[in-house]
Amino acid sequence: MSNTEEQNHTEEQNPEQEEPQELTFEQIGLDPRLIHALTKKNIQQPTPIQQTGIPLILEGKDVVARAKTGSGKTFAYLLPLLQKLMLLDSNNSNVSSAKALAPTAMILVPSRELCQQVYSEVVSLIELCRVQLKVVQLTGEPSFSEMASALAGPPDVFVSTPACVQRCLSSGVLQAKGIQDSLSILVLDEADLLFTYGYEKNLKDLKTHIPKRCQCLLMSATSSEDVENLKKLYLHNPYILTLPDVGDGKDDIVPKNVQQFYIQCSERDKLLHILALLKLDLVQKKVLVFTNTIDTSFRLKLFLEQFGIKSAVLNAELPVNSRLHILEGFNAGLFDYLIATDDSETKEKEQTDAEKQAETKKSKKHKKRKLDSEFGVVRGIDFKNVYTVINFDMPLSAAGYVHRIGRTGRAFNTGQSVSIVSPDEMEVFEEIKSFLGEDEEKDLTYIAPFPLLEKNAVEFLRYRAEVIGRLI
Ligand SMILES: Nc1ncnc2c1ncn2[C@@H]1O[C@H](COP(=O)(O)OP(=O)(O)OP(=O)(O)O)[C@@H](O)[C@H]1O
Repeated sequence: MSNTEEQNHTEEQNPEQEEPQELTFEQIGLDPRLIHALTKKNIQQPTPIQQTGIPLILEGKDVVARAKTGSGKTFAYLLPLLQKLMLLDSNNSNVSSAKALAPTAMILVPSRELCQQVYSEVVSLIELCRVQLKVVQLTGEPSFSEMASALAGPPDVFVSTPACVQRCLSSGVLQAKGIQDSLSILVLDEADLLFTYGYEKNLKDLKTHIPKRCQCLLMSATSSEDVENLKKLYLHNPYILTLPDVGDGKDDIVPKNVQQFYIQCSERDKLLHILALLKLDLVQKKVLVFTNTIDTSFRLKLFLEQFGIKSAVLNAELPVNSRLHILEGFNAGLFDYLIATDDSETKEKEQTDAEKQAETKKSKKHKKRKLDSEFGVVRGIDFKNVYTVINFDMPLSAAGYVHRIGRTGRAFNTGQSVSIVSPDEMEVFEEIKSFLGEDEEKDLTYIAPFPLLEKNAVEFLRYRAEVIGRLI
């Protein structure tokens, strides 16, 4: 995959320009075992990105898939990847003595949560297909023996982060020659985030070991300079799949099946409004609430508890096992309200020198919190059956908004979002509205959450919310 070669055969495919196709998984050439597994998961019909992407990947093409949040990009690469491995496995069963030294397929993601999510999907598909494929995930800073045991075998599918793969390489557990000999498919998932998470050097180094014949797939909801750079670095004359609603100038557009609402209020009334929304069941469960800081998330959790509303928090400060446990519990429906701190944008935002200095001063004053750089709750995480997303704090950009509300209305489901906007957040809100464009702005509806409540009741609630808000 030479990055110096001209991309003169690059093919742009925009299914919007073609006749709408309603293909089945059979028609796009999926193995009956995988179709059976999907049926068990109650998945009958491929999404547009799957209809176009799967056949190309099965043919062995390098593909860049750019499709909106929740459009099914994970299965778009996982299904053909597993099908190819299943074929390889049956063809190579008699040559396994010349066992390769590295995984056959590698899926690189930016965060631990995504790693766990992709790993679980692969394991579940393999189990349902009843095929003998070994899949392993590895993130963080594993010890030598953890790396050695993970890569022993070696696995057919290795799900990891770029930093962790580099650690395996520099420790000698994973050898460059092994990758040269064995790696057939490389997936860069959530590609727009890989550089943001600080993996640029890892990815540049890793590229030198990737064999020319390796098929590379790049998945992203957003287009950016980073995605372009990664494409040039890894892919060879790729097919570029751009799904409807991902316009040229605009990175993401909200899925049509998400109804968007907003409330305008003072900062101090935010607690009151979220209380009304949740306590009066004005929004359908499950509910995912976004805050911009960890402190706000804990304050909000304590506040809601005072009114009998149980919730959990999810943030970069929690140990990785707790985070995964919380995600699993929420996805399994053990609780209905999750308050997630979205710091993806602060990560993305370049810090000025002044900001860096201020932060150093601040961290000297306060005990420094240990945050996990491999944490990420907004991009790519598939929160199951979330109906409502609430922006308790507004995101810092329009793209952040789209990624947040993309946690609902996934695949063929519907959902809604409620943004609670204070006067200080009006500027970003206006930016979001103009980003959405005239058509979508019309879909953004103002709601007054108390139309049915008597004025006295609102005043009473406001009073209680304020008192409790001050106490916590
Ligand atoms: N063909 C399908 N039919 C129904 N549900 C599907 C289908 N394909 C995927 N899904 C489900 O849709 C949800 C979203 O899929 P996925 O996480 O792959 O989206 P995505 O495009 O990667 O989103 P993001 O950009 O937010 O990462 C998942 O719960 C997945 O199981």
